[in-house]
Amino acid sequence: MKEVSPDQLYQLFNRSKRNTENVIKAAPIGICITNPSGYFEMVNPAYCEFYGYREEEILGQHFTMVVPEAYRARQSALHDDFMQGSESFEQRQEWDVLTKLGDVHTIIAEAARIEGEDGQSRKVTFIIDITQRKQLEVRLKQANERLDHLAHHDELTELYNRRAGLQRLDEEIKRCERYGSTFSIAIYDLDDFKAINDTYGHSTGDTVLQQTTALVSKALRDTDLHIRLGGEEFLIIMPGVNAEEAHLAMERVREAMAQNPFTEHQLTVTLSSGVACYVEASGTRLLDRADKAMYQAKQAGRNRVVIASSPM
Ligand SMILES: Nc1nc2c(ncn2[C@@H]2O[C@H](COP(=O)(O)OP(=O)(O)OP(=O)(O)O)[C@@H](O)[C@H]2O)c(=O)[nH]1
Repeated sequence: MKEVSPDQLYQLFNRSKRNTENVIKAAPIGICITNPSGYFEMVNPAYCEFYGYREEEILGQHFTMVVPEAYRARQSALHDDFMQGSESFEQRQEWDVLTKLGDVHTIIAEAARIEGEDGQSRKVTFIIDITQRKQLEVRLKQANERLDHLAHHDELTELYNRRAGLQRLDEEIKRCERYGSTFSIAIYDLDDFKAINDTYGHSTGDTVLQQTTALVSKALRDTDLHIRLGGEEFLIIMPGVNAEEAHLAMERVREAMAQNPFTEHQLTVTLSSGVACYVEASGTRLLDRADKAMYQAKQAGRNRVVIASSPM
């Protein structure tokens, strides 16, 4: 084997050290080294660029300069634990950090403990900026929540839509079958609504629908469910309420409607309603009975509430 002189060994060591330093400098991710007390000893250009500091502004400072105030104590304690603990690798963790401009970014940090030239421990931390990914995740979550909302709600009135409403009706029937309780439903439909659209335009018609649902919801109990079945037809589910009580409630709603001036045109808008009480019927049969009663209300001259006859 060829002999290596101390001089050559020294050169080899220096070359290897330079190579390592160059790799760290060129690394596309931020890297820093902190001493046992948490003060920066080395930061690479990617680290400086990410935080917006020059190297000389960071070196010698405590690492909490890039930690938002609220997390500083916790982060310092974690740093101390890591420097004194037995684990030589820190788990990947997500942190919110603070740049020189005061922007909060989210990073993934991973750290390892190494030995410094003085034999003391150092912490080397690698950071990856995931702010954009985080923001995308938040926007995706909001979009999903909106989609979920739209899947169950009507966009114009924000009430439950037909599909969600009929599901609630089935659930209410199951509850009554199980606990022997009761409930009523009311279907209501605006009278001569087509004339409003034809005379004042569709957008006035839309406003009437929005004002109607707000007014009716206000007149109902918190436990009642208000659903837009479609067009100008709505369903109300009233848990624990018998037919007479539901009739009274709908009379109150009918009167409130008839007395309310709608839109800037001060329109009088009335509704006709059919009420049916649950008596071991299917959701469809219950709806049919309420629908027939509403039809009778229309036939009898509109602006009235009719209770459905009991099923045979
Ligand atoms: N502006 C607006 N109009 C709607 C909407 N959905 C349905 N309509 C209108 O509601 C009207 C319903 O008309 P009809 O079914 O003839 O009922 P009506 O005029 O209320 O008459 P009766 O129910 O018999 O008293 C139609 O002109 C539909 O175009 C909506 O979301 N916005």
